[in-house]
Amino acid sequence: MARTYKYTVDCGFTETQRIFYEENGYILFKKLVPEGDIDICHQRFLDVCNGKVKVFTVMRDKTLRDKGETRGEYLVNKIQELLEDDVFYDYYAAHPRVVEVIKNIIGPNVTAIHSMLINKPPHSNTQHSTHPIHQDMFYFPFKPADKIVGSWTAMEKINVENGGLYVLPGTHKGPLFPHGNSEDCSNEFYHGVRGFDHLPKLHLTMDKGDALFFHPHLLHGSSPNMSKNFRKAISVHYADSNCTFINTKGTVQERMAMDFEKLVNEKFGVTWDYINFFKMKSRLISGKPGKIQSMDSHL
Ligand SMILES: O=C(O)CCC(=O)C(=O)O
Ligand SMILES: [Fe+2]
Repeated sequence: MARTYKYTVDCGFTETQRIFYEENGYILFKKLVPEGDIDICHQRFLDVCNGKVKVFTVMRDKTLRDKGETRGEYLVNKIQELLEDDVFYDYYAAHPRVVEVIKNIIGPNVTAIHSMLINKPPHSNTQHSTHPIHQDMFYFPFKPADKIVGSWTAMEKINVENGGLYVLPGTHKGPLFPHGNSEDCSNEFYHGVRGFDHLPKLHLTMDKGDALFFHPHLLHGSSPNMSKNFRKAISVHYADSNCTFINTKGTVQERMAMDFEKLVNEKFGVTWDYINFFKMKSRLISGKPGKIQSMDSHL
């Protein structure tokens, strides 16, 4: 009987690669992004840390700040909304080698919907640099999940000691679970699931330029940085441009969407709809624009 594929399209993957992603919910490519391109992104990150370049979201590790740390790269633990920045766009989000893999998973019409660079400075507080087990889909108000994929690329050597990523293979086949704040993690913006600690974690060891691609239902997280070095990774999530927005009301995502809107209101004094926030920050990468671009596509 012919095999049916649910999570990939018939494009450039070999059958072995396709089956691997279908069964495990992730695929890792060694040395996908050339080191020189990673170096350009690293320099851009330093420029953001030093205030030379602006991106919309810059988060600092408050536990390091409380210890008196003031140096940018030693303090900034995450920057987001990188897609408006031409350097991050050209050298990572729209990188032909990254986009080629994305198209093999979700097809030719690709919109980048979320972007971040996560830095774990040395001497980070264990609880603050842990990312609890979660599913990225929790944050995304679109469907279908099978037409969304995350990319996560190591900007330096990454392993379990310095805060590397782990995955729970095959869990992408499950539903989206409720998430909440986690005891393992003191970062209020990171949500996690409970009840999966008994499942085996696969800790990934990655070199600079190695890229992981994963389904948004795949359970994953990252360990604390216990090393004396930095741990940096750049990540962009992509959706088929014909994904549609969902109404989060009554779903496990409702609370998170409401918390976001409350936070933005408190911090910036503006009223923002969670879905409009995604529309504002997404950017077409390849192929035709679709429903995700249209202002009246939701609800
Ligand atoms: O970089 C990390 O520590 C976690 C990143 C993550 O969960 C993601 O990119 O979805
Ligand atoms: Fe994640």
